Amino acid sequence: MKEKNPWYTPLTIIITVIGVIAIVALVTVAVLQNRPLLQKYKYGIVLDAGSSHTALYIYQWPAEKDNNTGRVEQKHSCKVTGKGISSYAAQPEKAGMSLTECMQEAEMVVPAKRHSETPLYLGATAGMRLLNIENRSASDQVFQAVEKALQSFPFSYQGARILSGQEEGAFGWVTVNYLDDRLKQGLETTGALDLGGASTQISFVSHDYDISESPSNSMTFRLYGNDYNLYTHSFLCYGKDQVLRMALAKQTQLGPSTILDPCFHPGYTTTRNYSSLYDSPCVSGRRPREAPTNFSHKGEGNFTKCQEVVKSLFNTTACKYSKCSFNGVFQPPLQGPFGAFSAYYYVMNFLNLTDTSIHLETVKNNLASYCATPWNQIKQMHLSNVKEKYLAEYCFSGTYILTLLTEGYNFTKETYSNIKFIKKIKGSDAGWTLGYMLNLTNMIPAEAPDSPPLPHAGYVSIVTVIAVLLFILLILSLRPVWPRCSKQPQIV
Ligand SMILES: Nc1ncnc2c1ncn2[C@@H]1O[C@H](COP(=O)(O)OP(=O)(O)OP(=O)(O)O)[C@@H](O)[C@H]1O
Repeated sequence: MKEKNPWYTPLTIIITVIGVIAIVALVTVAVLQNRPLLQKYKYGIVLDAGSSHTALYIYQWPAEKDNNTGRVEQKHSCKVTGKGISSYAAQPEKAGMSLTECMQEAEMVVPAKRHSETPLYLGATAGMRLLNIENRSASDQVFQAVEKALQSFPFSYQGARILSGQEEGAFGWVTVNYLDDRLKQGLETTGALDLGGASTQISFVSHDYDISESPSNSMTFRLYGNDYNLYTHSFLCYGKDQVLRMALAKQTQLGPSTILDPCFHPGYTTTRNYSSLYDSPCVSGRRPREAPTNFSHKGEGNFTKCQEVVKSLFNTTACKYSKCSFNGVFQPPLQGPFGAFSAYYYVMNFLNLTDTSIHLETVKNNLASYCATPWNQIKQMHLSNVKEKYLAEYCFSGTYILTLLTEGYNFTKETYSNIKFIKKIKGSDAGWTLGYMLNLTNMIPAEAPDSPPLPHAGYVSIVTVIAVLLFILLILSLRPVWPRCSKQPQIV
């Protein structure tokens, strides 16, 4: 004789099956509905037409999230061969042609079906600022050639223009803080230090900054619901190439035929041409009246003397404000951490001096012994993997960087460690281009976007738990119809 299981009644079996199907259906719908879609991207292209070279950056972001919530990241970069577009003043059409290779690369990287909707921008910085000062019509012609070349590609061309120094500084700051997620989260921001070939920028938020003291250094933003009052300044001619010209001009103002330069290694010697040295608005006014065609440039390798030469390029006496950096430029007290990029990084990385926790005096001593190293030895060690021009200039550039930071911007041995030398943040280059594109595409909203209260996984778990609970409740509510278990075994 078998005992009949009271649960094996048609009603409970039907309820169980329906309940299980309902739970599976509910969870499946929740998972499918909230499953991240197969990623589709949108793209934006920015050309950074710098004084020393042009670089192309391609950015991408999830297509369904261009409404301010998706993360924009750098997908690709391309370094244009040759010099910056301002060097083509005498043959402007070549400025346009120089961009062809990188633009063709962009055509391959951005999927064809996205070409026509991909915005393409070109921003020119200090090299074109200088050309514009020196020769307006040449600068216009370079832009015409560049525009013509860019319009021939299938992207949505949005124009080419010269960025002001203030914009360059501010967009660099936006890039750094966007990539670090500081803007969205409303965290304390990082200041931006950018060293280019022809200009240098400093940008930071200082709570002690009274805008009325120097309104031209202020930029205000409302980003993700937070207000920022940014201090920013760009020093034209204080990029590392132009400042080297100024240092050489200082040492050749009497028109000698030989100079012994403390900023170059002992044993270094080259012949330089007076006309090409003084061919820049940064130094043209100081050209010696009587000078030979060339001069012999010899290295001495003396850091202390080099620092004196560099210091002489900063005027730190005249200041009509409560506080100045140099050349009579207002600067509020430094505040917070700083990210130093472009040539700051290239130079300090080569010199192995990116660790700012090392005492500033030790950093200077290390640089001093590098500068004193004979040129032959330096070439033997590095010439196989570093351009000779860069190699010859690292002693000068390192000295300039330390002098600019300490004597120019007033970093002290205590605050020096607030600086971090950076190249990339989360895979994207630090520089003004990303901030520029985010601004022009309105990708950073003034107010914080609404975000779903729960992440996807949390949402699915809650739905599952609730479904199971409901099912148990349903079973319990059917208690009256549950088959009773009698103590007497049923006889089948
Ligand atoms: N590996 C390197 N080592 C040393 N110097 C470098 C290296 N790569 C680039 N540079 C130099 O660093 C400087 C800054 O380069 P960057 O491309 O940031 O400036 P840029 O955009 O041309 O200048 P600007 O912003 O003033 O117009 C330039 O003088 C460039 O020649």
